[in-house]
Amino acid sequence: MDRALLRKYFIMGSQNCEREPVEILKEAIEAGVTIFQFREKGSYALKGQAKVNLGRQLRDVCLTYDIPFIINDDAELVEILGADGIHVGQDDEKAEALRERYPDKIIGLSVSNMREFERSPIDQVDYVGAGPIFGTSTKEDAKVPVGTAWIKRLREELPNTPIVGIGGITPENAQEVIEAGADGVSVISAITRSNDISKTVQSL
Ligand SMILES: Cc1ncc(COP(=O)(O)OP(=O)(O)O)c(N)n1
Ligand SMILES: Cc1nc(C(=O)O)sc1CCOP(=O)(O)O
Ligand SMILES: [Mg+2]
Repeated sequence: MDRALLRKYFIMGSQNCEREPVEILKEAIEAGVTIFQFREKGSYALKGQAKVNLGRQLRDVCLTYDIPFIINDDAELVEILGADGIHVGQDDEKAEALRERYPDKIIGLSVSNMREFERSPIDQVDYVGAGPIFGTSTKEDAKVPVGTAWIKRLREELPNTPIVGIGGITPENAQEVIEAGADGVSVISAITRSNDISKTVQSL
């Protein structure tokens, strides 16, 4: 994939939003977000048809603005919405199976430490998500923060693979993540909780 697409990676679901998700996504894209992941997950997430309906609205926004629309975890929803790709973690559907099913879609895989790295089919995925870099309360089952040292290490191991940092990233610390070797930063709360999305995205 074009690694420039990872530069400002926005992730969100209705559980992260205090106002209309469609409006938040539009503002974020207009301010410069380069790729979007629909992550409807956790105790307050929508389920069933309500999840599909929101996903369809968010997909249409991405189509209008011509940025990739990625689904978190849910391969069935990728089919239903005709998404551009899927992001999975170590305990989700296997990347090899997804690659067989979707030869041309974007596939992202989370890799948080050397043990996970050693068992990951990096050659089957388009990019790696590395985190949590900093402390985060957004993900209910987040691991212990790994710091930017993990980005440096991954970059040494994978000089040519697109890498995006995730977890506790803000306009204040994003540069550190890029300087460590990431191609981009993924954020949820920095944008969904911002009082000025345009300024936040531009600062990122
Ligand atoms: C870009 C990006 N990186 C990492 C993750 C985390 O994926 P995972 O470990 O599967 O955790 P959940 O997001 O499914 O809770 C991600 N979603 N996106
Ligand atoms: C979805 C997710 N995955 C993580 C990982 O470490 O793999 S951390 C995380 C939450 C990121 O939210 P925020 O930008 O609000 O910290
Ligand atoms: Mg997952």
